[in-house]
Amino acid sequence: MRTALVTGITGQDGAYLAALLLEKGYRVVGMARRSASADMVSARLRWLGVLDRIELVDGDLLDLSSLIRIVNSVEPDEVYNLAAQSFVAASWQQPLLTGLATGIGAANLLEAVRIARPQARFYQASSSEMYGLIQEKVQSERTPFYPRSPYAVAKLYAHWMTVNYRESFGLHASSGILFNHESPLRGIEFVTRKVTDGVARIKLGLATQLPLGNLDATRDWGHARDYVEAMWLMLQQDVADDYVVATGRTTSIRELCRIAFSHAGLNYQDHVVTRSDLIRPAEVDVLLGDASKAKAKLGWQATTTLEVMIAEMVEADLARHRATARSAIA
Ligand SMILES: Nc1nc2c(ncn2[C@@H]2O[C@H](COP(=O)(O)OP(=O)(O)O[C@H]3O[C@H](CO)[C@@H](O)[C@H](O)[C@@H]3O)[C@@H](O)[C@H]2O)c(=O)[nH]1
Repeated sequence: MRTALVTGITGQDGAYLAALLLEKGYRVVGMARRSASADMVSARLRWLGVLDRIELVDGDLLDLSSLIRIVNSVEPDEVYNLAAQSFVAASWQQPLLTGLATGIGAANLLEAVRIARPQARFYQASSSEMYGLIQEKVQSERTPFYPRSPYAVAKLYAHWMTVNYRESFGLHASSGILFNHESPLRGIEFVTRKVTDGVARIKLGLATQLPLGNLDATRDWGHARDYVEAMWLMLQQDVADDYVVATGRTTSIRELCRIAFSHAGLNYQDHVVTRSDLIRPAEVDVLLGDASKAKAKLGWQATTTLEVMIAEMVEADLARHRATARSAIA
């Protein structure tokens, strides 16, 4: 039985990756920070029905000695670094914390692996945000980076540290440059989930308006369930490498709103309002990925369309709000 250590296990990607690895027969050990609200933290794992089948260990990417101890005792074959301060907008409010968690945190974990388990295969969650002010219309592994937020700068550091540890120390360290990926487990602060939750609340008469920021930015959105498969495939290769993971289609926030509201029989123009305080200090206007390397080498491609994913998210949010209303009445 192979063992996987997953940081960020309580997040969207951690939950889907745990489900995939369990299905493949792995022992899954998830690292999570200690929290007083442990119930909330494990909600995603419970939603996917995997909470009872994984082991959880307390640890923090900022605490190198805890990482070394965890890697030593878990003896993982594969390490997936999914933990980060991952909300771009918050990174302007907490640039240094973001740098520590998202940047130095990855370096700490690389160090722990190098010291305690150099034979383990390592996955780093890199991000399409690193392309920022895009240098090519379609972004591939060869496109130069131009980060536009403290978050993206931190991710870029972690990305190059991963490449460097591969080249310097021969670690089997791969980096997935993942474009935006969503699901019903997406945090409410991200735009897709904010929109699908807003649609559900408006549909059920719990709200009338949805305030948003820039509607003209476009993103290449895929489904998290598809994307964790690409992470796993990267670690099954003989040679570690970096891969873009994307759908190859880009859609504006405005069009996303149209799709989500019309799924519930609503017109987004009647409900969406723009608010200047939700506009970012520097925006990433367009992201569009070329995942042909992942297709050629990993045999991976995105399978869920934006429409299908948004429908799944709206339905999940409708069900969630209906259940909350029922339990309030009971
Ligand atoms: N969150 C949010 N975004 C809004 C809003 N209104 C407009 N947007 C726009 O919607 C776009 C997407 O924002 P997010 O969903 O917050 O995601 P992101 O900034 O693209 O970052 C996500 O994807 C990255 C991969 O490219 C990830 O690395 C990152 O962690 C995160 O998951 C941005 O252009 C943002 O300005 C709003 O009210 N809230």
